[in-house]
Amino acid sequence: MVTSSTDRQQRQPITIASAPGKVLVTGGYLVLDQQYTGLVIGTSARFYTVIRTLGGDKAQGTIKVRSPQFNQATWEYTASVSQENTLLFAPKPSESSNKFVQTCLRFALIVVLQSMDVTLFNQILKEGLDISIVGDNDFYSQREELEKLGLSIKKASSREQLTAFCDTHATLGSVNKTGLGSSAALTTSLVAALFLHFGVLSDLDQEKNLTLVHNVAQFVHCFAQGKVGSGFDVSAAVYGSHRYQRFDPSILAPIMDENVDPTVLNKALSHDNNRWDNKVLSISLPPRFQMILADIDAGSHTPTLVSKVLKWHKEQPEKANKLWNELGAYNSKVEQHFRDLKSASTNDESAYTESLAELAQLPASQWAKGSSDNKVQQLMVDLVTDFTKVRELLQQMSAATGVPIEPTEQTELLDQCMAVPGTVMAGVPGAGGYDAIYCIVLSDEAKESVHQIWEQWAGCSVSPLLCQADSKGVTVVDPKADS
Ligand SMILES: Nc1ncnc2c1ncn2[C@@H]1O[C@H](COP(=O)(O)OP(=O)(O)O)[C@@H](O)[C@H]1O
Ligand SMILES: C[C@@](O)(CCOP(=O)(O)OP(=O)(O)O)CC(=O)O
Repeated sequence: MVTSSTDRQQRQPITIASAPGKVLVTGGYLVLDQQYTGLVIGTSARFYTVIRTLGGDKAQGTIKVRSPQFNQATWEYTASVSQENTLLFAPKPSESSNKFVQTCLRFALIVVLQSMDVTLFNQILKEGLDISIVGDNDFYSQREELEKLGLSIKKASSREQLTAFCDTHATLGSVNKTGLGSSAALTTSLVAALFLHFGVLSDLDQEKNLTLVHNVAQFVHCFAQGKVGSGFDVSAAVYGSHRYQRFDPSILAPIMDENVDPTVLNKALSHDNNRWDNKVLSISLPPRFQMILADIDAGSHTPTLVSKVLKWHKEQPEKANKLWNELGAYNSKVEQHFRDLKSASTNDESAYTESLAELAQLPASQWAKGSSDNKVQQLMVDLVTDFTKVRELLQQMSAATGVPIEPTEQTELLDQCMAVPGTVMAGVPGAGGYDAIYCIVLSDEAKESVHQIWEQWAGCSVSPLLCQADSKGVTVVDPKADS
């Protein structure tokens, strides 16, 4: 029988889901505790998972996954349904393994199978799945490719010359990452793509669908990394920019088991399990604020920083709680200033734009509160004052814990960035250390001047990324749309 092309299209759909990276602007460490919140900004750098039907003689029950940007990055798995209607899943022997991909496939497919007709599930598996995963160039340092092309890693223009999703010349184990949260964006895009491909979800617009993707991705990510973390990175990959308040870790603790019962897993991760108490309050940078990021050569091991800080917190609870509360209060002030600035721009856009254009001419240290009727100027001064306090408290935290959260070298660099006319904020994201810095500026001129400081910085090697702030969370990508 000849299959018509319409038939083929119906049986060979292409599903693409995409999820963003993140920058935790405030709330590092505190966000591990449900009492505090973190301000996480999504990035225009994103991960994409593409699922096609594998087809061919050997397709039956085969799931082939490729990450074309890496060496040794093809993995194969077999999946089928047992007589008792449970998922049988195993990796095929290969030169490498991928914990995040494997965990994602195993558990997402268990939940998918629980949620759909088993005959249809089998039909889709019968033809096999061909999965490709790519992440924007900014997720990785790209030092090798830039060097190969004879381009300076310190120049902002260099990355513009890379082809999209270029070869990293590395394995996933050896690649240098930039801290945008590759595993969370990968997990979220893969979970979403699987649910869409099997037809369990028809879109990613409804709140309940996002909740399901969040719960499953959060579980998979925790399982693959072997611990229940704060989860702000998965939350950003699902919801984009927001104020994050973590979930109670005891929701996941009982199901962190390789042999978890599928019904129990499905129930725990369901969109209507109201034990999930994470809070997502949408936020974005105020209008005309531009975020720029740089990768720092040195790098820090986040789990080591976190365990040292938590150890100190346990040993010195009184001092730690005092510091945490003070820092939490200033983090909240920064968030409130963002919201007030957004309202000010909505109320009177031209006054807002005019005030910001004037401020962009001067370094923030010279911004004066101005006349009492210039609300925008007052808010901007308050924002800079309160953010300066956030940095001071992080420096105190560094001194008290002995953990270089804002290391002295970074302090010097950030202070120079703050001295540029039009810079509003310059800080270390997330856990801090020697991984990355971000700046928020008001003009292209300020951006250019900050890039020059980075390029000429004699301390560590500072490599500017291309991505910007982008509040969008996980999305379905139309395969027919131009990229
Ligand atoms: N492009 C990719 N394709 C497949 N897996 C990826 C990709 N990028 C990252 N990963 C997965 O994420 C892991 C990295 O996770 P982790 O070290 O926690 O980094 P991050 O802090 O960026 O999330 C990799 O070992 C791999 O399992
Ligand atoms: C300390 C933290 O609160 C924030 C760490 O944020 P980063 O953005 O530095 O994270 P990585 O991408 O894992 O390096 C730990 C946490 O909340 O998980």
